[in-house]
Amino acid sequence: MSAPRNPSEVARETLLQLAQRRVTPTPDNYRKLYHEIAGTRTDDDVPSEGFLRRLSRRLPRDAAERQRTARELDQALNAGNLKAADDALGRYLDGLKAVDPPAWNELIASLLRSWEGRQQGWTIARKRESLERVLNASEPSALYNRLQGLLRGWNQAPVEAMPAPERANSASNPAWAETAVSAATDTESIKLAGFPPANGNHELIEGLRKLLLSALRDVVPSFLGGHPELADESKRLADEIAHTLEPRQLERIGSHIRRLAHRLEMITADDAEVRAGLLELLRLLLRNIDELVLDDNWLAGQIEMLRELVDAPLNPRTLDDAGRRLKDLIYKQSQLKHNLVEAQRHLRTMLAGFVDQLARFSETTGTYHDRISSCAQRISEANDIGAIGLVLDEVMRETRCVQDEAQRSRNELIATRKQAQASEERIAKLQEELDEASRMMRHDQLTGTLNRRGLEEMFETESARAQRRGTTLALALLDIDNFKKLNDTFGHKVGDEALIHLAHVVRQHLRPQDVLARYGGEEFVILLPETDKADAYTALTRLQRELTREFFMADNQKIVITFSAGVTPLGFDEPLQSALERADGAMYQAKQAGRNRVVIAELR
Ligand SMILES: Nc1nc2c(ncn2[C@@H]2O[C@H](COP(=O)(O)OP(=O)(O)OP(=O)(O)O)[C@@H](O)[C@H]2O)c(=O)[nH]1
Repeated sequence: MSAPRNPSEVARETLLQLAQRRVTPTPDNYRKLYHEIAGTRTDDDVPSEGFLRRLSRRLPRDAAERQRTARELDQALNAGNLKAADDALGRYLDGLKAVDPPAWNELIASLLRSWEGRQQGWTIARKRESLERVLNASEPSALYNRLQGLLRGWNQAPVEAMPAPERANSASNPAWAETAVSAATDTESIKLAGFPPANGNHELIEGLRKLLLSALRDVVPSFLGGHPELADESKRLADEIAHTLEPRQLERIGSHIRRLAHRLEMITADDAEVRAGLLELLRLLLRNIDELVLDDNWLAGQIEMLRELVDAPLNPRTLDDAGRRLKDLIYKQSQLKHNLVEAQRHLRTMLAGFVDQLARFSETTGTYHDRISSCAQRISEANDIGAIGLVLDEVMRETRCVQDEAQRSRNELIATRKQAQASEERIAKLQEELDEASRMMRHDQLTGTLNRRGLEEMFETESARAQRRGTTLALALLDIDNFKKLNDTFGHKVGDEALIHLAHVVRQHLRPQDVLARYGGEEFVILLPETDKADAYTALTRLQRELTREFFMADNQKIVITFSAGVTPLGFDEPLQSALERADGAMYQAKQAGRNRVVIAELR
């Protein structure tokens, strides 16, 4: 009998063979036999889609590599390619394997070699200073990498010129420069300025010349924003090479380029050092502030966030974020300081008033005391009851006076205490309002996503970044379907919870760099950096699927929230409002087409 071809034939044959071979018909035996008959391998088996999806949702995406492989897994799942998804999962898991322990022996040997070597700009004292800094400042876990960085810094500096006899044996010139010089002597007969070469390498040399030209004219100056004189020098060299390049000029140009390269290396090393120094200063500052504001949760939280940011590898996006957070922090501190000074001034004034009152009171009681003593004297000397009566009247008057004064002081004391309490409450309330205000500045209170203002800020940043880098940026506008009905059926509070649920699910399934904002009511906007319209469409449909999976509970009922969305790519320098209008039009089409769908709005 010929081998079964289609799956149902294979299945039938498998059942037959199970019976004929008298094998117990367990699922495992069935699968093995099925593969044997079909000629496939059992390791072609891949986990089920549901399993892979559940796993994918739980995979941490806390590092770039993990994010990338997890995204590949999602993409393969979305494309229905389970084998590719399984492979992506394999790659993700491979990435978790423990890395080799650092090779300390090699590192120490290289450090010793470089310590004894002679690099321009690196005296022994400077080496010692930088080594001490690394040793003092580094966490044990980061020490290996930082020492490697230090070593790179030393070795990137050109080797220091040695006395003539030594130079003969050394490889002090960069290899490319040596080659250039020897090429000049070897090709003395080649006329680069327009004459055909004798050995036919003309095209190659011409190509290299153009590359060198563009490196000196365009690439090098673009890195030298802060050093215009060096950028000019690089362009001058490019001009020289552009006009004529004769073999006998090569040596001079070669040494010119070597000098420029050396200065560039110095600048790069200095920049790296300045960057590391600044980061270290920032860490120190954060540690200090942290200790000073132990009692202030809000500040401590911000500082913790900042510290995490500066400890992770820096990139423009994380720096932006750090900058914004620091601005919030400074704003809050300045506000608090101002209010605190105000409150202290107020308390001081009250205290001064109270002290005055006390002084007046003690003056009154002092006078009272004198008068009563004099009355007692007069009573003891009095001969008749009439005279005593007069003195007693005076005693009564004086006592009433003191009583009145005491009452007044007591009232003032009570009023002062009340005022002090009111000030204290005002300070506490102000602090609360400040916390809230700084949170509210950019966030929506209900869902915790960005609000319109936050969106506008992020849009400015992302759109500028996309233009600078020439990358794509997509925008999506999504609107919950039949939200009014949900509100009417379950009440406004449940409607609010549904908004929170949606924001939570969407946030969980977006990439960290994507921006989610509540645009108003039941409308949300998503900015997707480095994403074209097709990928934005895929991302939005994936969110729709996740929402149907992670349903929302209202009154013990499972409610599936759906949304309609419009996605659109951003045009060059396009304002937010115009992209929003386009996305809104597409979202309206999605509603018209029956809801729970995504429509792409092309760039006009
Ligand atoms: N619970 C709650 N409801 C809100 C909020 N903001 C807006 N809404 C309600 O959202 C509903 C939006 O209704 P519509 O604009 O008619 O839209 P819809 O019912 O979702 O219908 P389609 O958009 O056509 O699917 C209104 O009833 C608003 O009162 C909010 O913050 N909380």
